[in-house]
Amino acid sequence: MNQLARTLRIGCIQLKVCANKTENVARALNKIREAKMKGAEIVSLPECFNSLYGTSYFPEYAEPIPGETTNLLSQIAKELEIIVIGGTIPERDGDKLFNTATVWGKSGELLAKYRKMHLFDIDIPNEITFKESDSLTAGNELAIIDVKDFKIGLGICYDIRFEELAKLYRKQGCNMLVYPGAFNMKTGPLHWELLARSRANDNQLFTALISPARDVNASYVAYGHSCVIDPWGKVLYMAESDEELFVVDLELDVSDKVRSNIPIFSQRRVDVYDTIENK
Ligand SMILES: O=C(O)CCC(=O)C(=O)O
Repeated sequence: MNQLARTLRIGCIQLKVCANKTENVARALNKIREAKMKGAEIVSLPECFNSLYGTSYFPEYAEPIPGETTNLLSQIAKELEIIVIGGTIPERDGDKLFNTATVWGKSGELLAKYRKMHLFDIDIPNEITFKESDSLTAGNELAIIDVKDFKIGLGICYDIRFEELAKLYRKQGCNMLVYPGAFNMKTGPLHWELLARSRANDNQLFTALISPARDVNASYVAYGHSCVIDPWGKVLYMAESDEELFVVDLELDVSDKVRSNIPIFSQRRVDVYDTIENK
């Protein structure tokens, strides 16, 4: 067994995002450089890292993939020989818009593209109403990348609420999930850590959630608290709300251990679940 392939240093960039796309992208590239200097082998940006977050902004900021933003992600991945999970950007494809994550390999090649599958449509009267489906179309495909011995599945923000998606990734052999996300000041304190730890614990894999930094003057105020959780559900690192770049070392032995110590996957009573569900 190649022990080195079973460890991975991930860099998480809780990026400050403003209205200026060029500035956002330049800032992100600088932070990717810093992550490389800290020894990160893979790095992730947050959801909507090049644009303001809001349904009215998506058409204004949207661009095709490949396009101006993702070309720069591809270039920096190649230059630094680092894997870049390009957070998400509003993507334009024909007359449709998507909330899309891309992953760039060490030769600048596109390793994966994931379009948010569950659109963020919620209505908590007098607190927060958001309807991504006003301007976005949902994706229908999984996206998995192989990095050393890590098999990483991608989701985006609201997707983390759907255990079915995480379980599908686990069934495909994933031992890590990465969700660029931007929870808000209502649901963030309530559910962000809970969901991150739940997905990790349910599926006995690492989860990483990467948020933009909090900007209290923005129309949508992100919660921050980017984090990495281990397969026991333990928080390895959780940021506060300001801009921050952090790296975390992951060891696959941890996921093997929890999977063998608490073997819930071989103990699932699908025979019973299926019988009851199909009654
Ligand atoms: O699920 C939530 O509470 C927040 C989701 C969200 O902000 C998003 O999907 O962008």
